[in-house]
Amino acid sequence: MRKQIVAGNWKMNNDLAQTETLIANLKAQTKTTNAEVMIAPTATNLWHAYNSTKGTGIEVIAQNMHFAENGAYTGEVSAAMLKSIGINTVILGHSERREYFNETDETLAKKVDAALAKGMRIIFCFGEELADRKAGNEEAVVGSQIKNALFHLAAADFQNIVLAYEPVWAIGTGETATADQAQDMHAFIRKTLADKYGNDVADEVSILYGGSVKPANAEEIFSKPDVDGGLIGGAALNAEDFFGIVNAF
Ligand SMILES: O=C[C@H](O)COP(=O)(O)O
Repeated sequence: MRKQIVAGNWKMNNDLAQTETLIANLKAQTKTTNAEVMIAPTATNLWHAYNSTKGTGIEVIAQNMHFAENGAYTGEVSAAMLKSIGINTVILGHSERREYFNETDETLAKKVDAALAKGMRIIFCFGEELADRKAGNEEAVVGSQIKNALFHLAAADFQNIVLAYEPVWAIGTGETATADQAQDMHAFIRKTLADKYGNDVADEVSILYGGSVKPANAEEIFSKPDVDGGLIGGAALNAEDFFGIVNAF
């Protein structure tokens, strides 16, 4: 049975005081589904968030990491450093990292390897831009993003990989992919995995949808057979909205 996951990516939002407030508000919410709940605060607040969510069932995860173990990489954080403060899951390949920080399939493959080598779980993000979809190239783009960054892995590595399909045109725009568009792409992603690794692997990998998910549209999106949860941006900054999505399964 695939895991259902709702992960909140706070992006570069919330200082320490705001992090404390949002976590207090999250703790006041009630979960009525089996979905795993994760939050990804900024690096400066990971330690605080980790400590203040202990025992709540909310997993604190990182938004990014470097592929090197340590060394002369000013401003970066390694998998070992994340592990040392109790963080076991990292988001990699978010489109904002690809666009603003020049992350490529090649550097992402190295990050994937570094995270797996430390036993971390990865939420690996990818998705096409609007021009790709208009040209009918969305499957080709998504397929190559997956193959280039992940297809050097062994089948067993996918036990620690969650995929997140985030069409770039739907991120923070208010424009959501329709539930059918999400399902079609998720089915394509699962087939891509099955063609390479077989159905047993493909059927076990959770595939999240991200892009303007809100309480009002989550239920329809999550009702699709190949959608196993969501990676939530804006709506994750409000505890009620976030749990409205968590409880939409
Ligand atoms: O990581 C989250 C995604 O970028 C979605 O962001 P959004 O929910 O604000 O569209």
